[in-house]
Amino acid sequence: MTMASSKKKLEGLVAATITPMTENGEINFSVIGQYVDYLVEEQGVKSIFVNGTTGEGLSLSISERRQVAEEWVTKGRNKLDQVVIHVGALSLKESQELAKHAAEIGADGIAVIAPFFLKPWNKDVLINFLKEVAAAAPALPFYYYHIPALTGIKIRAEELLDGIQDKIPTFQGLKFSDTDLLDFGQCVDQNQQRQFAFLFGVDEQLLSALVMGATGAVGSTYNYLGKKANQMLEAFEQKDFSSALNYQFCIQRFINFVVKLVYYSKRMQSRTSQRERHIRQGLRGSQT
Ligand SMILES: CC(=O)N[C@@H]([C@@H](O)[C@H](O)[C@H](O)CO)[C@@H](O)CC(=O)C(=O)O
Repeated sequence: MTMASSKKKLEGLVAATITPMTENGEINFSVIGQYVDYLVEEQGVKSIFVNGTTGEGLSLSISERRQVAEEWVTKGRNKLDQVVIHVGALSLKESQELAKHAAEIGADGIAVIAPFFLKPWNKDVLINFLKEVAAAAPALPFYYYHIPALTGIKIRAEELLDGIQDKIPTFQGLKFSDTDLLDFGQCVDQNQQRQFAFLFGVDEQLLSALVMGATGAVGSTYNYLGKKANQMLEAFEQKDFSSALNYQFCIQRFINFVVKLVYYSKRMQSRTSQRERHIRQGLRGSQT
């Protein structure tokens, strides 16, 4: 593990990688090398977030998660700036095992979501869980992955961050996948003195988060719209806000298209299954 690389601040675009699969549902390790090259050369994206929501980390077995993490770290060596591994799990032991493994393979950081089945009922319970995971990889920067719509844990990030470094010395930043810009803004505002990374995770609203002080972004669309998003970051940096807005609108148009596609295909699916139910009921009726 290179301590120097793990100490530098995670910034800019971070692609939440898709886990490539074969038609049989096995992990297709053979394309990960090309994937790294594509991100760097075609998208200008040099950091990745592995086994998160986009990577379906929580649907993989522990052994698969370890292998996927290892492959990305190996293939990303000397090409990527940072490889952060999501190691959240319902079982503390599994999460610690993955954290330890991430350190062993030379990852640059780990991130953890809140356990979402038997849920932490307050901030202290959640912090204690995160602390135990972080302690399993004491040399790795630790990021809290806030994604309340999927975990169902509504503890505000701003509240969680209050005093977090006293409990988790390796705490280095927040991956904020929520649309509550009051909460996000207050995370930034209340931690101005600290060198935390504030990584926004709602790609369609990144420009608003940049205004609030986001230092970077983690998301699925940076896999293929990284170039556009980088142009937006550049325009924002140059204070060319009208160009930045044009880039954000362009990204929004794409995401909006996909959102509608998913919505309509779900409606079609539910109609299809309704029809199937009727047919099956009819068949059953005719058999009696
Ligand atoms: C719910 C979800 O998947 N959100 C994505 C976004 O990148 C999202 O796909 C994008 O904003 C489009 O809606 C990321 O926040 C998730 C992410 O970074 C991850 O895969 O860990």
